[in-house]
Amino acid sequence: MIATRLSLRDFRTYSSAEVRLGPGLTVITGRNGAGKTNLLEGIYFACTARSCRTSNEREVVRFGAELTRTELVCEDALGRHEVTVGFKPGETKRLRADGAVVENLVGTGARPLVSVFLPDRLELVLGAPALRRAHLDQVIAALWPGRSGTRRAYSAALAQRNALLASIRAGRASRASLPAWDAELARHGVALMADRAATVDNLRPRYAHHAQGLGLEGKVELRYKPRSEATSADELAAELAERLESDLERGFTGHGPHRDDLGFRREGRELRSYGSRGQQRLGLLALLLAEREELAAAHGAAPLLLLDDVMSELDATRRGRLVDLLRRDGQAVITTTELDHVPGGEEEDVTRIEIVDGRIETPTHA
Ligand SMILES: Nc1ncnc2c1ncn2[C@@H]1O[C@H](COP(=O)(O)OP(=O)(O)OP(=O)(O)O)[C@@H](O)[C@H]1O
Repeated sequence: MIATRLSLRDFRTYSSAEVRLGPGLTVITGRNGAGKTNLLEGIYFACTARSCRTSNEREVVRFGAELTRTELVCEDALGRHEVTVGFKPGETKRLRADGAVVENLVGTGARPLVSVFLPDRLELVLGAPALRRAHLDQVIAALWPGRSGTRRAYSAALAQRNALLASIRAGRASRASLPAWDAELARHGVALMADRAATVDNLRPRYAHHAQGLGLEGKVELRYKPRSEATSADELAAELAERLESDLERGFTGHGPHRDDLGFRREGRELRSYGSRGQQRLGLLALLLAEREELAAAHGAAPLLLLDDVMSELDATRRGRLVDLLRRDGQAVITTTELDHVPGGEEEDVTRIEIVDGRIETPTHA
């Protein structure tokens, strides 16, 4: 599935804009503040009806406008598809896929999956484990939509157990009902751990391959770091029971997959603590590329990759390697202040979009 044409109406800086995307690599250039990220966000919003930049979605509506509208035309072996999103803050979004009103755009088959890299996504490597867990669980949901319920079921059981711990502490409940909740939590917990382990196992060789291809030197490893070593629900329930006194002291459950982490290692050390900024960026890119490949294998089509300002902090060799990779397969859109930062960006197979004075000046066909 390829996204071919995007129309934006009152989206961020754009009162009205139309761009054509290439089937391979599209490069968006413009000076700082020109509206490059706005355009990338527009593509994401048109595909998902969500912003990749903010949870306060009213920000995407152009200053002074009441509502925004995006339209995305895509093509696959079955022909032409069209998805539209209408958004007026405070009201339910109006979504259409191939003319039919839909509640969400996931699973409509009318738009590509999207994977996005914004500079603040480096937090995935640098930030708290919760970010990495949430990301891993999103990958699981994208790979196996049927399994996304496991995480929700685990979170619900955890909230119940924590509420019960608080009641026991306050003397309002007895310990008698805890084993039943521990069993429930452990059942969903081992299922969640199994999904996470299987996903990281699948990603690991792809990650190492891409990290090496991008020039992240040395032995690199993507590691699932489960908090528990249990291999069955009974074992996890036993671990929970062992820690009951400290849980009661703290007032919450301190053990289980809600404390898991994902490690990005290079030469046996965490990139988060010992990697340079460029190496951390390469690690994250390798992960996104590995996920894209895994999703392509699972769904038969690679997600559309959106990369914002990814070239800064990469040296010329690594920029070249990244661009080679992006030109080889799948559809990708990248932003940069200078076309010179994209080696090969002048080539015929690369589509170029230039933003000058807030206007999209040179939408070119691939
Ligand atoms: N809802 C909105 N309506 C109008 N303008 C907006 C809106 N939201 C943001 N902007 C403007 O968009 C501009 C920033 O655009 P954008 O982030 O796309 O720049 P950029 O080209 O990616 O820049 P850089 O290279 O510095 O990252 C700012 O001038 C900001 O004021």
